[in-house]
Amino acid sequence: MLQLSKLPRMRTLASTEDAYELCRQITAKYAKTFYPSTLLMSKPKRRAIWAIYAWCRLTDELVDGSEAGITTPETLDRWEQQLESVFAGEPVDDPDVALVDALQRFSIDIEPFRDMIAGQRMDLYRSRYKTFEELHLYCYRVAGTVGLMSTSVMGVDTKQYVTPWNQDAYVPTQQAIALGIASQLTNILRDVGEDSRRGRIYLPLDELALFNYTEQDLINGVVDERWRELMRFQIQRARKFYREAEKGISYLSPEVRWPVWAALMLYSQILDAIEKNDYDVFTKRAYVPTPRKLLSLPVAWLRAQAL
Ligand SMILES: CC(C)=CCC/C(C)=C/CC/C(C)=C/CC/C(C)=C/[C@@H]1[C@@H](COP(=O)(O)OP(=O)(O)O)[C@]1(C)CC/C=C(\C)CC/C=C(\C)CCC=C(C)C
Ligand SMILES: Nc1ncnc2c1ncn2[C@@H]1O[C@H](COP(=O)(O)OP(=O)(O)OP(=O)(O)O)[C@@H](O)[C@H]1O
Ligand SMILES: [Mn+2]
Repeated sequence: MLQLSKLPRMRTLASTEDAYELCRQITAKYAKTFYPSTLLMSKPKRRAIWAIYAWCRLTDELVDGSEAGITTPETLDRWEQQLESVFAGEPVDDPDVALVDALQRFSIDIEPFRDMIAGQRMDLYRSRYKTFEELHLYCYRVAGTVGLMSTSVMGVDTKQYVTPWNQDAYVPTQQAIALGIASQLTNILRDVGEDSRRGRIYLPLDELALFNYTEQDLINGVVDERWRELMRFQIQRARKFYREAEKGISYLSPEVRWPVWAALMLYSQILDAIEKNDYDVFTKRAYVPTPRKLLSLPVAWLRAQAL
């Protein structure tokens, strides 16, 4: 019996160097906040983060990008098989070559990658979330997982033990997940208008009801006191997750604390921008102006030293 998978490849894959360069380019193009942060890391770590970013970006593009219309559950099944192959040391596409190399250098678990695909699957079949519990699961899957993947590359401070009698380093897993969730909630609040035009509402419906604000109001882009109160509530919750994340940074290896503080500060300031826009996320896109971003870097550095 002829096994297709045993046939020699029709195409040669990129070299490891070229594959990392491709992942760097993907990160530089899409991640206006994360890319500068990664430049503050050592070479092996930043290259591994680029490989992970490129994989996450490609996964997200399957359901969110320009070709999302042709994505079916089977597309994601194949993507998951490709993931298994990468973790078995067999790259399929050029960016996989970098990920395979990164997996050999760092101890990275496959589970968060599978969970992220499960999160993208949710986007295929659902466009509403009834409760925050449901939204929380979605946020863990598409973004909390990024925290887990990144932490295994960035590493922890080996001098901080779990307890004085247990010499294993403390791993700030919950705090890493919290940063992913905080960022995803921020992303959702910034993109409410854009998402509703695509037929998607991520804000929990029971919370809309709590503030007497209807789905139809949201679709019509109504900004009134009901909406502002609802947004204040959502922003407050996102900030709680940032605060939880902040507590974990000092457990990371010292050289990555600055980049992580930078990423946290830059992303969380989108919430401040939403407030400055008086909660109009329908006709305005909240963003952090470049001078503010630049000013955040030395502040992040100070926090990385002091906290
Ligand atoms: C150094 C650093 C910050 C590394 C993380 C870089 C990385 C691998 C990011 C992957 C992002 C990605 C493409 C995920 C796919 C799903 C998705 C789109 C999630 C949203 C990201 C925003 O991406 P983007 O802005 O490009 O999307 P839009 O164009 O706006 O649609 C998310 C909001 C998730 C982002 C996740 C994080 C910020 C988690 C980072 C967590 C850590 C680095 C752990 C830190 C550890 C502790 C203890 C706090
Ligand atoms: N300094 C700026 N001046 C003008 N527009 C900006 C600026 N920063 C961001 N924007 C607008 O906001 C959009 C998203 O910006 P950015 O990529 O920084 O956010 P993000 O996608 O959430 O971050 P990241 O990709 O790092 O996760 C940009 O495409 C642009 O339209
Ligand atoms: Mn982006």
